[in-house]
Amino acid sequence: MNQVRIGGACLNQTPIDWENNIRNIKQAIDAAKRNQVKILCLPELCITAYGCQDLFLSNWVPEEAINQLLSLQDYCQDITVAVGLPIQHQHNTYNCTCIISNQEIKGFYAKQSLANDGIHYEKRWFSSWPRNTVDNITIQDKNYPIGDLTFDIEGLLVGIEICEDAWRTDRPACRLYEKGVDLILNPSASHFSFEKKQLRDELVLTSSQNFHCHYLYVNQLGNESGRVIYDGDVLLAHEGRFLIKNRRLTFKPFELHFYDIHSRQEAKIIDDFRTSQEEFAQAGALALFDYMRKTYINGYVLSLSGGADSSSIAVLVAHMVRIGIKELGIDALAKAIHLDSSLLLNSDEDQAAKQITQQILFTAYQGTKNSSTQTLESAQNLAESLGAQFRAWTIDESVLNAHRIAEEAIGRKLSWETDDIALQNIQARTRSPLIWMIANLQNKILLTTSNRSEGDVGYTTMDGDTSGSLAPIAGVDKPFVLQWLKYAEKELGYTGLKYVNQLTPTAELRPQEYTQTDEDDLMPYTLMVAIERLAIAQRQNPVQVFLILNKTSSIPQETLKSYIIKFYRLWSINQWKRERLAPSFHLDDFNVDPKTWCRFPIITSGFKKEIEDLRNL
Ligand SMILES: Nc1ncnc2c1ncn2[C@@H]1O[C@H](COP(=O)(O)OP(=O)(O)OC[C@H]2O[C@@H]([n+]3cccc(C(=O)O)c3)[C@H](O)[C@@H]2O)[C@@H](O)[C@H]1O
Ligand SMILES: Nc1ncnc2c1ncn2[C@@H]1O[C@H](COP(=O)(O)OP(=O)(O)OP(=O)(O)O)[C@@H](O)[C@H]1O
Ligand SMILES: NC(=O)CC[C@H](N)C(=O)O
Repeated sequence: MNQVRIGGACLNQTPIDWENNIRNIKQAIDAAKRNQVKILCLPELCITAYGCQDLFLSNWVPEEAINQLLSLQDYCQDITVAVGLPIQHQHNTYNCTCIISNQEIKGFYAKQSLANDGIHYEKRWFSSWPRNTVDNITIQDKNYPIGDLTFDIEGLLVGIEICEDAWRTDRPACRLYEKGVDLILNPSASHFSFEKKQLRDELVLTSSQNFHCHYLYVNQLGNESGRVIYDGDVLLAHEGRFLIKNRRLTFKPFELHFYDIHSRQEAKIIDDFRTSQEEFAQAGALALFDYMRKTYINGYVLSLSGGADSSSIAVLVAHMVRIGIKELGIDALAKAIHLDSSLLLNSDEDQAAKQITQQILFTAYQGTKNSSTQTLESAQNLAESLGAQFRAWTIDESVLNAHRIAEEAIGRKLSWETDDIALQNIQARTRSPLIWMIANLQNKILLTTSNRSEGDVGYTTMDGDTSGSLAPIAGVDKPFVLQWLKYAEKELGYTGLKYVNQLTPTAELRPQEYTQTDEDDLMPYTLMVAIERLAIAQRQNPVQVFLILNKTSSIPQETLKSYIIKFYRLWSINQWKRERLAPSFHLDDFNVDPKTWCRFPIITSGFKKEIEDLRNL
């Protein structure tokens, strides 16, 4: 068997950023050529980026993608490159991988199974290619084969599956195996979610074993277009054994890995993130890094309460800087996020991290007479330990002014007994214009601290603490945030979290004599997470949720019922809020964001019959 050096490069692409995308592709090809790689696989739809959404419905995007493809042709001297782009053919658009071999286009493999579950909506944009079918396509007066193709490259018979193709039981690899392929390439755009890498690893290993071939899997990388993060896996396996396995979620714009197949070369395995907590730190930081550099903003602004949610976000931003320095170096990080690195004093990595954090993260504690000194100290200590800018002011005067005007308008006095929620909300809303103003003044993005549990039940003031244009933790539930903060203090060394980790989650919106806690207002968080998983992720109705939880829960039946009813009631009346939350990252295997994973009507019966059924059980 031929010894051939094959490689894969993950790429951090951006929708229709042709300059960036082609630069990354060319740099990956250059690196591959420098290392005598003979076959290079690049991720799915890497010319346009995967997440172009309805731009794929236009004519001009596929047309421009062809122009860009042709500009790459001459670049592929002495190398074969698999490069992804949309192709229009006979009034349909296909998700294709083009094989360019030594400056010649050999043909286009077209995806057969489209990803249409969870956060994927490929059927809106693409047609699936019928299996065992090949056609001809004319591009600038030249004919090329398109469809269910295999390719002879470097003495190897090479087949392709594009991402979702491989996640089905009846998959192209079954037929490629019958054809006796030596190598299957899988260009992918497989989104990040916690511990999903195990599925991918398993897929690649079993594919190489079941189809007796070398299986090369190459994923897209980074926060490509705002919400979805790609892991950037490069995986090569043979006969159920990894030959290449990289560390995912790099901050680099591309990363090449290669291996000489049919050689006795040692496998190239790099240690990767193991737990969801490790993954959250890296994926969250990378998502914020890409968001910042791709939107050209000056950084982030955060209303820092010293509580769990806002503190976790402050740490993520600081962590972004710390990892950025580790992976790219001080100068390259500063350049990537458009900072003038000459402003950084000669300093070691820790000091540089603080100086950069100081430039890009502005935090403010906005106290009221209901705030405690513990939260103020917690916020201040954390901000200082991270190097972030920190200011503290009070908003009581503005809140009182609002009270006075409202009392006059409705012709009566306000009181906590009669006006509890309105009096809470005005505090959260009074913080919003001030912190937005800082964001405007500094051209920074206001981060909103909504988490998924709040999103479930609308436990948040719209246009108050929901204010902001990016919600970094809205994809995770509150217990996860609380656990992660402990991990970040102990394992990542963010010792400034000591105070945060001692506090009980509270909105601090009622006068202190009312002692408010989130769990008293709602229900125990762990129970809420269990109900959420069954009701939303597993789509069970109230009775079904009760029957499952009642088997293991020690909560009295009537109390359990009342919590389940509360959850469904709050879930249904708060869809409008979820529709209005800032964009967030997809992190867990499901989310409650109506734009990606979870579509739900704004007006419903509110589960009237289903709740009645539970009451009568
Ligand atoms: N279906 C629908 N479609 C469109 N709009 C709808 C609507 N239903 C109500 N509304 C509107 O929504 C308003 C109610 O929403 P909103 O004003 O946000 O307020 P609301 O949801 O009534 O109350 C906010 C809740 O969040 C809690 N909170 C607030 C702030 C911070 C924290 C914390 O944990 O730190 C907790 C607070 O304790 C309270 O339980 C109504 O006055 C009405 O105008
Ligand atoms: N005193 C405050 N100063 C600045 N921002 C505040 C203050 N109180 C609340 N906020 C803002 O409102 C958001 C919502 O409060 P919430 O209580 O849900 O979160 P948290 O305080 O970060 O965490 P926890 O719920 O664990 O206390 C905060 O994350 C913060 O952005
Ligand atoms: N791009 C795709 O086809 C992605 C689908 C696949 N199920 C994944 O999430 O990895």
